[in-house]
Amino acid sequence: MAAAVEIVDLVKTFSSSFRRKTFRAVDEVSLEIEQGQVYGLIGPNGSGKSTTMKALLGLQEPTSGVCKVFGCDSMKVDARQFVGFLPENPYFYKHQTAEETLKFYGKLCGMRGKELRGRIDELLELVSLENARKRRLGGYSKGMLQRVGLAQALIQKPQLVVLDEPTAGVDPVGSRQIRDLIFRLKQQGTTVFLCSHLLEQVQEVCDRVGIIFNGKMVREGTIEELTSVQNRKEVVIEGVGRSVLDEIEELVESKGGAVVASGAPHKSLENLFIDIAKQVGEEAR
Ligand SMILES: Nc1ncnc2c1ncn2[C@@H]1O[C@H](COP(=O)(O)OP(=O)(O)OP(=O)(O)O)[C@@H](O)[C@H]1O
Repeated sequence: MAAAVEIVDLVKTFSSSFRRKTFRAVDEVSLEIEQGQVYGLIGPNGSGKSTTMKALLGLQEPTSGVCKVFGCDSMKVDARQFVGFLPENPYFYKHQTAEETLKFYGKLCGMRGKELRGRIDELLELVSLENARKRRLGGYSKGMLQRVGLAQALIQKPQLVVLDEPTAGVDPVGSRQIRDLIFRLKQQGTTVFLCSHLLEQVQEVCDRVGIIFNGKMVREGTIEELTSVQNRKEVVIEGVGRSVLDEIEELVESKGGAVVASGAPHKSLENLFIDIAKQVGEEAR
């Protein structure tokens, strides 16, 4: 079974107007996303997240390297039939309603009649906009607009959804709704590739994470691999005080308690990110 996403040694250079130099926005990035996984790409502003996504979507031609979607080269039109995309700043016709917007995108994807009407109802329910379906988008909040954007990205039931900052500018409640939507997509078996600055949410929702700085992938792995602190153990105990650390089992049992879990303690993804930012900053000096 082909991976949903395969990016191998992706390089994307842009020419800078300063002395006609070129610079690498993406510098030999490789990553793989298995079908059904939720993958988060995190990194500071300008680190190359959107450029990586655009190359994967065939919107920007790689300078070198290869991007594949379900085994199909991203630069081939065929690759796009499997993919839905929510750009960082989606543009909408503000005079249209949510229903009209989805109809417009559905028709662009070749959908018509009953099939399209059914899909629009399904999506408006999924993004909780049934009650606002007849309202013009000009009157929508940022969170509602992002949800219309998500519905638009899902119109032709893509197997892979690429979300560039799906919660940008959305308040905590709205971003929770978007997080829940991503969970629902995962339950349905859809592969999700997202980038976000909301690290707590990335930690909650993603199976794997890539951390990108200055166009380079500096760390990559499952949340468990990235956040577990090596060479340390923690013990979760019940019914006894925290000071009981040595000979824990006998001691806890002798006090009528029980060891209920043990393993590597974790630092938050946010702390990991900040540690790497400091490290990369020091190396750059
Ligand atoms: N079309 C372009 N022409 C020239 N430079 C570009 C172009 N697109 C992106 N860049 C530059 O490439 C670098 C990476 O940009 P990119 O948008 O991929 O970053 P990002 O990680 O998505 O940032 P953000 O978190 O702010 O969205 C930046 O320095 C940006 O200015």
